[in-house]
Amino acid sequence: METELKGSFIELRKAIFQLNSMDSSLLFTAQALLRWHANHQFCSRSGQPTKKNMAGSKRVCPSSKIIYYPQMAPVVITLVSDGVRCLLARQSSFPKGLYSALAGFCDIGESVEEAVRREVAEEVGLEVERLEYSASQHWPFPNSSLMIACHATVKPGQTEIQVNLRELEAAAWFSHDEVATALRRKGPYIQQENETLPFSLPPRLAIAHQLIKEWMERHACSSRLA
Ligand SMILES: NC(=O)c1ccc[n+]([C@@H]2O[C@H](COP(=O)([O-])OP(=O)(O)OC[C@H]3O[C@@H](n4cnc5c(N)ncnc54)[C@H](O)[C@@H]3O)[C@@H](O)[C@H]2O)c1
Repeated sequence: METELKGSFIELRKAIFQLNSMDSSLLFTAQALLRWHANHQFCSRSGQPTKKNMAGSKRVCPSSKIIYYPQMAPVVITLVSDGVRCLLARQSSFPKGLYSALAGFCDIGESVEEAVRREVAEEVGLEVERLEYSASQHWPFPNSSLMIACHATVKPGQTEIQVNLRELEAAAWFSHDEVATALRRKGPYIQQENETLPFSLPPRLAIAHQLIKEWMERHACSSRLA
């Protein structure tokens, strides 16, 4: 297994040098594939070792003939808005001061829309009125996830947050100005004297960052039209 992984790493390094740029999505894909191969060395039916095909896109059990393909777990990530503010939350495992959009794994049998409504209700006790798909992203954590990003709005007047403390450490509504200040900030967060709430946003490569920027641009457009 070690030789196989080493070979894959060398192939990956060559590919990156040929590309001439550190493309994060390529790195994410490579990392996810290497981890998947490392975790699928044996057939779950026969217990025999599985074999990787030349392209590294699947593994086959020579005994049971079962073909194993790499899998991804769908995760919904939602930026909730009340029309004026957006809702951001943090888990205790996040770096100090970091707030992000709400995320959660889709359950078996659930549609994306159902998963968004359930996650928002479970994590902050709010009812989604309208939701809109934005974009998606492959994310290598914790194994291999397909992040499905959406914007959601809650019913007007129904904005009282009930933080589920088993899932989140905190959640709050943030104004356009507060988010703009956090987006302008470069590097790690340093609390200012007049700031009561330590607040920073996910890095640029995370789809959460893209959702927040998109919400800001839409908000700026609607303010200009008003
Ligand atoms: N790219 C981004 O912008 C971004 C932003 C926020 C979160 N995320 C990712 O979204 C994922 C989900 O976020 P969360 O932690 O809030 O979700 P969550 O609230 O659903 O909780 C995670 C828990 O779900 C369980 N779970 C259910 N199905 C699982 C599966 N297929 N694989 C692993 N665990 C599973 C585990 O017990 C795990 O501890 C995380 O991996 C996180 O890295 C990405």
